[in-house]
Amino acid sequence: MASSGFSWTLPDHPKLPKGKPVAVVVLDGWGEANADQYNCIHVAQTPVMDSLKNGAPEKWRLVKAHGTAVGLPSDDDMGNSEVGHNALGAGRIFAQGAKLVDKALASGKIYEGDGFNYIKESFENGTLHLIGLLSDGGVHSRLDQLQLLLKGASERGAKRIRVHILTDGRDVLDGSSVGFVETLENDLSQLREKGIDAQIASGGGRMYVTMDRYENDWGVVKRGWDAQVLGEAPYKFKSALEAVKTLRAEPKANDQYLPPFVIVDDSGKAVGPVNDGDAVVTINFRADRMVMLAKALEYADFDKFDRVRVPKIRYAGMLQYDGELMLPSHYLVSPPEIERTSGEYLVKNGIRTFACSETVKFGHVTFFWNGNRSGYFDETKEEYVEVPSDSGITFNVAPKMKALEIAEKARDALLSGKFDQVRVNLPNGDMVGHTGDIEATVVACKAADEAVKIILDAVEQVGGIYLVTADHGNAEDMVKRNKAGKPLLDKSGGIQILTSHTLQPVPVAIGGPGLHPGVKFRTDIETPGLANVAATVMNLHGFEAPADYETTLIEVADN
Ligand SMILES: O=C(O)[C@H](O)COP(=O)(O)O
Ligand SMILES: [Mn+2]
Ligand SMILES: [Mn+2]
Repeated sequence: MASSGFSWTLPDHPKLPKGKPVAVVVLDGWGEANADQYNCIHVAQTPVMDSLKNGAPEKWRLVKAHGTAVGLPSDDDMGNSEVGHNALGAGRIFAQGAKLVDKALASGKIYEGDGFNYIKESFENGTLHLIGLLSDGGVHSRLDQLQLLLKGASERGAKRIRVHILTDGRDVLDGSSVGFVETLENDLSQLREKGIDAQIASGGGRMYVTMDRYENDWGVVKRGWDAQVLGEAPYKFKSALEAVKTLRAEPKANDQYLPPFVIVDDSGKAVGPVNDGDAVVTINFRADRMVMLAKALEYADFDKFDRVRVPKIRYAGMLQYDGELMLPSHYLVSPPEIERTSGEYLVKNGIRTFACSETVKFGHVTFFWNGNRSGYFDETKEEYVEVPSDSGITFNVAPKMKALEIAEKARDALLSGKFDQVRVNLPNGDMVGHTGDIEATVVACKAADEAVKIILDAVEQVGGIYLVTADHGNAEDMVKRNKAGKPLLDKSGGIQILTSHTLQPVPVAIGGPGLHPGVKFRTDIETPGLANVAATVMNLHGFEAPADYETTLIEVADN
């Protein structure tokens, strides 16, 4: 912040001491919901989380983790890791990518910016390729935004358009890919009626093609590159609808894991490889699962896989995905400017920080927590540790994931005396919840609870403080419900499994021997959300939060 008189120095909290180690535990995908058989947290044995809830009513509460409370367009939007960790770390609510893209499309400003003008240069002689997640999940992308962009780009001179789809089934129901492809095909045929050569060119399931994250498995991105850029894939079809329907019929195939395919013409030639002179837009607004492809598309020096052919293209992201790396350098909509995060303040006020998760959530407690910024603020005071995730598996086959290892790293960091804040993300409830496997999700929740125990025991040993929370719901509700809350059945009478996040609130629990005995949750904040946690954590470290942060959740009684 450039305004005069600005200082990074945080005022001392009038009542709370400094010097107590604080453990901040984020249970990914751990919401609060009615107790029934589809609530895996309820079904699982979770004695530690239960004791936090039932043991100290003034030190356990719920906060909002979805919708406008985390900067999403409406309260119908479920929470997600990006917006959840942004809010937890930044202590304020920023209009998020989904909302910023909506606004830029509605006002038409998206077409006036540098990013669009840059790709537009290719419209005369080249093809416009749009690559991204095809669903209305609103977590990484949204179908209606793609539809508007298709319309807007074609009205502004794009003559040849190729869409490279990634089917979802993770932020939306499995099987919904068919309907989304039909909708898109319909839009593209309307464009064709107007003389625009517009087609779907390739596709694949998001978890198997393109949308890996935090460099867990570059093979995923390579499969996408081969189909999208080179026009090569193991499956070839005349239409995307046929592709999705046929590939879904394979045993065990689902939307998340469809194999890569390309669409071919009558002579068997791929209809949409990327060539010199083309423009490419990655239509996802969320960063984590687009950064790897962005690197492959943008970097001249790239050694993560053999790209075989590197076309000279104009590439823009829907947003800039990494502000520190300035990646990509061209983008259609400016990302939220999340500055002065709690992590940066605390490090600048001497708080030595340790952050840890396994690969699939590592960037959540670092990159997202720090306002979509990679790297350290001060490497002399911070240590970020990544426990390697399993790769190439769906997490229902190993639902304990690396919870134990993460907890042990956190324990060791606390016991070492080298850190003032030890922050972790425990991925189990979320990553296994997304598989839709209820039994495995129960095992996952138990494992996460056991990990919390290890960390809280260490907090006990060092006389510290803990704050346990979550970024959004997932494992607490595994079934699609009607408005009355009753499970919805499919045509064959089975329940419709919910693989996505939920709209549920999440718990915040505080405690530990280092917690001042007078600390309790305030009852005067009307609808607190995840953004209230940052000020709370700053207080637990003995500081007042900056004035523009969402207010703290705690007060300190004098006795
Ligand atoms: O990317 C994913 O895995 C899902 O779309 C969202 O899950 P997350 O927000 O918990 O990462
Ligand atoms: Mn999450
Ligand atoms: Mn998730």
